Amino acid sequence: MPAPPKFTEFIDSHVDGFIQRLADAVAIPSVSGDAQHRQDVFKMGSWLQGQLNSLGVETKQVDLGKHIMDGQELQLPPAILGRIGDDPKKKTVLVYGHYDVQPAEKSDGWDTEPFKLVVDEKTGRLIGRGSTDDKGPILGWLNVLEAHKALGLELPVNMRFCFEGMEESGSEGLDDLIKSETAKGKNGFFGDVDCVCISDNYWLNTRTPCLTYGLRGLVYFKVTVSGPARDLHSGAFGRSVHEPMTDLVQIMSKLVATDGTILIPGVDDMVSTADAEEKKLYVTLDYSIQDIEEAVGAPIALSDDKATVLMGRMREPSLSLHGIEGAFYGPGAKTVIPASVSGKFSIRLVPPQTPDTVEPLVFKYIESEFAKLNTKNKLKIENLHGGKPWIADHKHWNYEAAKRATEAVYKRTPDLTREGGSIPVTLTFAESLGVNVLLLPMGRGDDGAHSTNEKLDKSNFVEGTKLLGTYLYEVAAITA
Ligand SMILES: C[C@H](N)C(=O)N[C@@H](Cc1c[nH]cn1)C(=O)O
Ligand SMILES: [Zn+2]
Ligand SMILES: [Zn+2]
Repeated sequence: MPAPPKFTEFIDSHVDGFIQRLADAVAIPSVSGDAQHRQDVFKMGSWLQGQLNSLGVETKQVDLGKHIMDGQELQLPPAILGRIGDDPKKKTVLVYGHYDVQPAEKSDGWDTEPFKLVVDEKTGRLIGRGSTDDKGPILGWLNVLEAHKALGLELPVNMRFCFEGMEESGSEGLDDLIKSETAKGKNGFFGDVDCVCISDNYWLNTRTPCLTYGLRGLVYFKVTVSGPARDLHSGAFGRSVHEPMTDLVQIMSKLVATDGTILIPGVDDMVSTADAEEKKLYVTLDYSIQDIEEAVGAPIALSDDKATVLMGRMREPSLSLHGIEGAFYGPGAKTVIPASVSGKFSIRLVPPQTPDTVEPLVFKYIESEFAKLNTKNKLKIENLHGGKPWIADHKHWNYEAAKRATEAVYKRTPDLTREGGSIPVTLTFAESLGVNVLLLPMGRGDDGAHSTNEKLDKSNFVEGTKLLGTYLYEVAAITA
């Protein structure tokens, strides 16, 4: 059953307030990967908890302990748990999201200040860090709650909320919380959950809503090469000592080929080759090479064949080089030999790969290649964090409810996709709770999550809010 008309009418008539709340959320630079912003992540969690409380949700903050990041011991941001509704006749839907964001500096190439939401009336874009990943979708749930509270409407389901502040940094601590709560059985916080809905990914393109039934896993490495006791003058010591940067660049150049082939022996071989039957799944998706070129802003797709490009994103592992910590960057022409440099790269995993099965291959290969350099510098390899890949049963009633909601709001049948990104906790929810997990995206494939000028289209924020609310009504209808 579609949501009551007064719900969707309320959404349409309160857009300015919703956008202001999003601006307030974006203004808090809750960057979990930067120790200097840790207090901002806590501030964002408290802000979100206050919003939930004001909308009738009973909440609690759960301390997840401490962790070491970049050599510092830091308090992990709390999980924010919430509950509204305890009607045994209703299904209970768990909503997950994350209130932390990726780093962003104006100097990265943003046209506007990343933590000041800009409403571009010409394009209808809401531009700011976290607008689509993941503050927009979280606030979409707040909009749904606000509409029901203001209209005196009873929610069609019971709801549970689990929001974390470390998703962009590996979701440290959350697995343990979920497992400890599920160990309490029916008395645990998640004890009565019937299904999970996560809105933390994106459409494939700019026009086709989708339901996502798979995520790639991830394992993130830091490779440090060090030698000198301090940075050196390259005039005084160039070609006199082994240089860490020279060694590191050699190693990083041997991890992945230009065509995306992973050069670490055994990694690609863990994954079966798609047969003709499976390839049809990708051919039928509403996607084109033009879509990816528009999303990335350049004609650099690895192939002209859309199925190949989609399989590369959805069902093949990938290795990406992210950066070199300690290397000189910025204006000027510093002639330094850095004493220690750390290369960072990650591998996206697909079944049957896991962080534990891939890590030994990475260590063995890098150590072997480093030995071949015959350098006197030192090597250190660290696995910073990871998560397993996840695939769901998209024939479950949870997906049927989302399909009907999409047809009610967007007047078209959603595509079924697998996401190339990762949400580490997804498999934990599926395995620990033993329930179906649905990814129901709000934003578009060109939103630029993690990138400069990240945006969420106003129409996707508004219609996506209606979608989230309508999904709840469809869950109630299907399971009545
Ligand atoms: C897909 C989701 N919105 C997201 O961006 N997830 C991150 C997760 C992550 C893990 N370590 C660092 N980031 C991603 O897929 O990069
Ligand atoms: Zn996200
Ligand atoms: Zn993200």
